[in-house]
Formats: sequence, structure tokens, C-alpha cells
Amino acid sequence: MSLATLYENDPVYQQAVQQLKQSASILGLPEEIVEVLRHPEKLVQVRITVKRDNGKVESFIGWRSQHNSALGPYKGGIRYSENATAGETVALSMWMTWKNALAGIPYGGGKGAVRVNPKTLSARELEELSRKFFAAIAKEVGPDVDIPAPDVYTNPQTMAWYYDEYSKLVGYNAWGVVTAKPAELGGLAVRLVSTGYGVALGVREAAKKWLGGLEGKTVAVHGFGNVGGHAARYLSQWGATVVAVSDTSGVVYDPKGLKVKEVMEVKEKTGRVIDYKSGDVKVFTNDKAIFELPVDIIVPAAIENVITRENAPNIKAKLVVEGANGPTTPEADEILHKKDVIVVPDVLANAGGVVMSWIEWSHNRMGCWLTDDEALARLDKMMTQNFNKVFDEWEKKYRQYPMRTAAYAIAVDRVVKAMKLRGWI
Ligand SMILES: NC(=O)C1=CN([C@@H]2O[C@H](COP(=O)(O)OP(=O)(O)OC[C@H]3O[C@@H](n4cnc5c(N)ncnc54)[C@H](OP(=O)(O)O)[C@@H]3O)[C@@H](O)[C@H]2O)C=CC1
Ligand SMILES: O=C(O)CCC(=O)C(=O)O
Repeated sequence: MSLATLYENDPVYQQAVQQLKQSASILGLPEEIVEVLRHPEKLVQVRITVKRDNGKVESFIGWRSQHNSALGPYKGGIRYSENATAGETVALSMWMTWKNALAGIPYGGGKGAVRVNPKTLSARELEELSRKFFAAIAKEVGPDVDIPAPDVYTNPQTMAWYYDEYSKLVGYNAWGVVTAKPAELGGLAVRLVSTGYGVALGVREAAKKWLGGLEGKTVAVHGFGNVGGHAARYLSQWGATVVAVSDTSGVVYDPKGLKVKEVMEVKEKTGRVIDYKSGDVKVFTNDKAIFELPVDIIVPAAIENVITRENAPNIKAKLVVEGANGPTTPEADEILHKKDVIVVPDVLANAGGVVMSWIEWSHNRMGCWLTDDEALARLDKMMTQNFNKVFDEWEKKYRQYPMRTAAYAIAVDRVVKAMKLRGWI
């Protein structure tokens, strides 16, 4: 059986390949190069066991996909999700290749996943699962080889377990093997807010260009975790009116604006945004209802494939800024483009996390530190410059296509050039 049968039929993988092929045909990339780029350089599948608190043994499947290393070591998060598949993991690793190339940081693309609903595990079981998964992929990762970080349902505590497990195996403190570690273990505290901060910067820049600024613009945020929560908080601090947020429990919507800090406190306490109560707040139990609300800006910040050909025609927002990876299908991208809805693509908009990871990793290797404010200022500068570079390229050459095409044009070109220089193609 070929390795590719593990991922080729997966819809998220097919979405990533379709995006690659569309850009390749516009860029005139030969078919044989697309054939190389559509596969990961390496895909590892592991099965690990966890002894549950009730004494039973349960096994879990997981993957690390290493898509491309032409520009540097593989880099990208690890997610825990009951819907994780090999195909989704490969797609996410391919998107990391484009994201890192576009951000101009010295990394290739990687991603990992364990198929598990972490909400069903105790803290002890979660620690055992995390340590065993990292031990199982330990030979494939390393500070100069492949550097994981958090993604959906993983966090700095997970990174601390990975870091400790790997350090024990290699016999030294291997700070550079993962990023987004707790500050006490060589992490940068601001990494936690950086993806959301970067997404908010993307919204700020896009609102300047297309909506006459952020002040008073209404925003709906799908997903209220690390990315969505911090993006909503910064946006409301910077003058936007966040009117709706969602999580797996549903949507809370107040046309006059939500008190984002209070929603965060409620979420922290009960785990559900729908427990937030205030004057005119409405609740929808279907989280997808958020996409059809009358708002200026939508920030999808949960999972893939949520803006589709079914709901794209009903979107009323003028701007979609992708906090999540792969939230918009290629068909929806096309529909939104025809409706003049601007979609700021994931590979540009949510790069704040990995850029801060690069700052953390560089610190780990050099033994020097920027302050949190200096690190955020650096991130602001890089994200703003990258936004403007993609915007200029789009305006100059690709305005008849969605903005994603311009981002891919820059990123794919950088990867292909590096592969040529190295003599790979
Ligand atoms: N963390 C990072 O640094 C980066 C993350 N990303 C991407 O951003 C997205 C969100 O990641 P992150 O914020 O870290 O993850 P979190 O686990 O912190 O939060 C995920 C959020 O999405 C909600 N959610 C999960 N599954 C579903 C579903 N099936 N339908 C609707 N909502 C769902 C969760 O709801 P609930 O709270 O109820 O469980 C939660 O609010 C992902 O696409 C990730 O790949 C991109 C760049 C970097
Ligand atoms: O910080 C990182 O290394 C990667 C973050 C990530 O997984 C992503 O950007 O999707």
C-alpha cells in the first residue's frame, strides 16, 4: 500500500492540493513540481497506549507530517482532536510550508496530531498521552530538525511535557525542540497571545484599506480559544465592536457589542461562551449561525472547512480574516471574491504565532531575550510589512483572483527557488 493512500482521499488534504494547483497554474509552475509539492517529504504514523484512570488500556493513533524542508527545519503545531486524520495533518503541514516561507522565517512546514478528544481525559491521562506521543516521534524531531508548537487543544503545559520528555531522552535541556513553552522553561510569555494579536493586526490593516479603519466596525469571531479569544480581546481594545463569538456550545450575539473580557471570564469558569448573560444577548446553539450575521468583519478562528459553498452566498461581512487554518473552501473563496468580500488568507493572517515561535527559538539558541513589549513590536512590524507586501503583489499582478493567490505566489516561489538552489529539482 502506498503511503499516499493514508491521506489522498481526505477532503482537507484535497482542499490544500486544490489551492496549490490553482496557484501553480496561475504561476505557470510545471506539473512535475506540483507533484513534488503536493506530498510531504515524510509522514510518520504512531500508535500509543494510555492506561486510563479506571485501569483499562486505550490506544490512540497520531501523526507527524513533514511537508517541506527546503527553507529550514520543519515547524508547526501539534493538535489533539477526535476528528484528526492523516490527510488533515498533511494539509496543515503544507499550509505551514507556505506560511513560514511567506513570513520570511527560516523554516519548512510540519504539523502533528493525535486523534483524541482531550476533554475526555483526566490531567494525568493527558500528561501520559502527551509524553508517550512525543517519545514516539522523538527520533523525527529536534531543535535543528523539526520544532513542534501548540495547535488546537494543546498549550504551554503540553509543550512543557514534550520538552521534558525529549530532554530526558537526549540527556540535556533541549529548549529549542518546541516553542510556546511556559516562560519558566525558556518560553516567551507573549507567544500565548501572538497568533490572536497577529490576526487582530491583519484585521486592523485590512480595515484601514477597505473599511476606512477599525473604529466602530462590527466583528464576529468563530472559535473562542487561544486564537479567537485573544483576537477578539485586541480588536475590542483597539476600537472595534465585537458583537458575536462562538465555541462548540454555540454563539452569543449582542448587536450593541459584547464585553469581551467578561465573556473570557465566563468561558474560563464554565467552558461555554453561551453562559455569558447580558441585556440584549441572543444565543444560537448552532455555531455556524455566526457566519450569516450582519457584521462588517468575520474572523473564523476554530477549524477547517467552515465557510463553504453553502453559506458563502449568505455572508454579509465585507472582510473575512482567517485566524484558523483552512476555514474557507476553494469554492467559497471564489464565491466571496465574486461578491467583493476580501478574504485575508490564513497563511498571512495567522502567522503571528509561528513568527513569535521563531523569536523564542532564536532566543533559546542565543541565550538572550527581548522584553515582551519588544517582541510584540517586532511582530507588529513583520506582520504589517508582510501584509503590505502581499497586498501590493495582489494589486499589481493578481487582482482578478482572491488575495490568497498573491500570498501563494510569493510563498511557493520562495520554496521552489530554495529547492532549485539546493539541487532538489
Ligand atoms: N494556537 C496557535 O498558535 C495557532 C492556531 N492556529 C489555528 O487557529 C485555529 C484555532 O486554534 P486555537 O485557538 O489554538 O485552538 P483552541 O483549542 O485554543 O481553540 C479552539 C476553539 O475552536 C472551537 N472548536 C473546536 N472544534 C470545533 C468545531 N468542530 N466546531 C466549532 N468550533 C470548534 C473550540 O470550542 P470549545 O472551546 O468549546 O472547545 C475553541 O473555542 C486552528 O485552526 C489552528 O490550527 C493557527 C496559527 C497558530
Ligand atoms: O508556532 C508554531 O510553530 C506553529 C503554529 C501553528 O501550528 C500554525 O501556525 O498553524
